[in-house]
Amino acid sequence: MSSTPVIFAASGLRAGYGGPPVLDDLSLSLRRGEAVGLLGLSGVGKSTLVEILGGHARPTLGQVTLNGVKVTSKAPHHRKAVKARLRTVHQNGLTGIDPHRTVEKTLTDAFTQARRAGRSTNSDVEGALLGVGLPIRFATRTIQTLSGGERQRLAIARALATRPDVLLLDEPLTAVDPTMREEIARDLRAHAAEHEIAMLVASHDLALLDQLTDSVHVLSEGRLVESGALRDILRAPSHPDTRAIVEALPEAVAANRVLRA
Ligand SMILES: Nc1ncnc2c1ncn2[C@@H]1O[C@H](COP(=O)(O)OP(=O)(O)OP(=O)(O)O)[C@@H](O)[C@H]1O
Repeated sequence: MSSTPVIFAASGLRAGYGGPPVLDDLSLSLRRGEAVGLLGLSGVGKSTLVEILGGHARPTLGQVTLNGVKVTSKAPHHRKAVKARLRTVHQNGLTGIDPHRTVEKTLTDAFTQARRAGRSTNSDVEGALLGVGLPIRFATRTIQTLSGGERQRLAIARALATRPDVLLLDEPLTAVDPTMREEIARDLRAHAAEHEIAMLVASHDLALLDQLTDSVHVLSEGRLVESGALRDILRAPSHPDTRAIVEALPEAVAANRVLRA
């Protein structure tokens, strides 16, 4: 992986909401096809970081680049490319989408967006749905009729439909039941590996992080304070926040029954 090129980089990020900064001089990078988790106590700034990395919010300082292009660039050709190549699955699923839009239209719009940005896509609505465990009969349903878990799955399908280089996921499967979650995570991981999609997954769900990612960062006090393989970090946490996360684990996880061998 270390010989694979870095395609996504954030450097010197500072951000907040008027009070003390939530992110402070934070830097990170992703190599092509790399899957990284983001762990941290509640309120530490994971969603804030994901929103900034995805270009949905601006940092006070620092910058984020995808293939060397600023994700907040206003140049039309950059915007088009970034929109297709960098996708975010937000914590609340399909925010900002017209609730009367059908599932099929949601996906075909994403395919169109991909083509406009010069990405090759097979425009396969059924395949996109099946990839997240939704049957084809869902194509004619409107967004407002979907359950929370179905919306989350559609949000992932929509993000993948543009053939992104980088996928940012913020608690992507919280509303999906654990059995389905495992299956979707497995398919997502396989899809990302096949298409060399780099992923950053922010989640409190350690089993999900274990399944989806190669390594994790721990965010605390505005910075990444610990990084490495999830199992190593849980076995020997060095930062007080990581120790707090480990101490709060249910016994089954601590006994390594949730993180499977
Ligand atoms: N719009 C906002 N205005 C003011 N403060 C905010 C706003 N959004 C987030 N915050 C604060 O910024 C901090 C970081 O929030 P953020 O949602 O990024 O944390 P998080 O790590 O994703 O939390 P969780 O794990 O609970 O989802 C928190 O203290 C939160 O209260």
